Amino acid sequence: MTVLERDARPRIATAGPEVDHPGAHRAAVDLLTALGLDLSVEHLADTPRRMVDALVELTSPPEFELTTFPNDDEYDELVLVEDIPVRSLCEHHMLPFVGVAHVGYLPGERILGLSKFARMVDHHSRRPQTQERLTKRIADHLRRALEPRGVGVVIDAQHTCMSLRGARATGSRTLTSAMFGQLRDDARSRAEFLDLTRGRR
Ligand SMILES: Nc1nc2c(ncn2[C@@H]2O[C@H](COP(=O)(O)OP(=O)(O)OP(=O)(O)O)[C@@H](O)[C@H]2O)c(=O)[nH]1
Ligand SMILES: [Zn+2]
Repeated sequence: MTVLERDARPRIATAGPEVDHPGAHRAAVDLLTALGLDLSVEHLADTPRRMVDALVELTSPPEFELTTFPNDDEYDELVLVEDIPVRSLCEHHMLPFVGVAHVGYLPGERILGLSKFARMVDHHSRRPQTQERLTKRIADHLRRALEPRGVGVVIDAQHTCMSLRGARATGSRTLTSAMFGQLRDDARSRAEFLDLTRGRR
């Protein structure tokens, strides 16, 4: 699937899943049956389809247009969008991890439509992955699309693979960050970004 971008900026292609629906449905029937579920019970009869639909929904990045505008006012301070919902899937267990992303940048020649931060997070969230990779992907996308002076992304999430099962570390959160440009290299900008995002935790 492709993220559309205006201004003849490079189009960023991201692989959407090629889903074999009949194959996925057969596999879901086999898995649930092997786990001992009786799919002839009315409540469960349609469960394989629901299971496949849910997984496809969680792994289908929605397309969006990444609208940018000229930075006419030469705004040169931090723009930070906080508490953007993150709903993704851990690729090790195929269980959800959920939380929030804080995404900021120091504008250069272009600024980004504010809703596009949330669309970008949703787009990149919808695939099985690690939290580290998701964090980097969002930061990389912003860097390539906007060519800003700096980018910072913090994700604060809970992994159900370590809270509901396994270590059963209920309430434990994982924080990841990715920074580029002045938000990585300039101590004052970096401290401001981290102070502001820390205020949300
Ligand atoms: N670095 C990283 N690890 C993750 C992420 N999501 C899940 N994991 C980890 O992936 C690891 C997989 O380890 P395994 O030992 O193969 O899996 P497991 O036997 O189910 O391990 P437990 O979860 O400890 O029961 C676990 O430690 C998970 O916590 C993520 O986003 N980033
Ligand atoms: Zn996991």
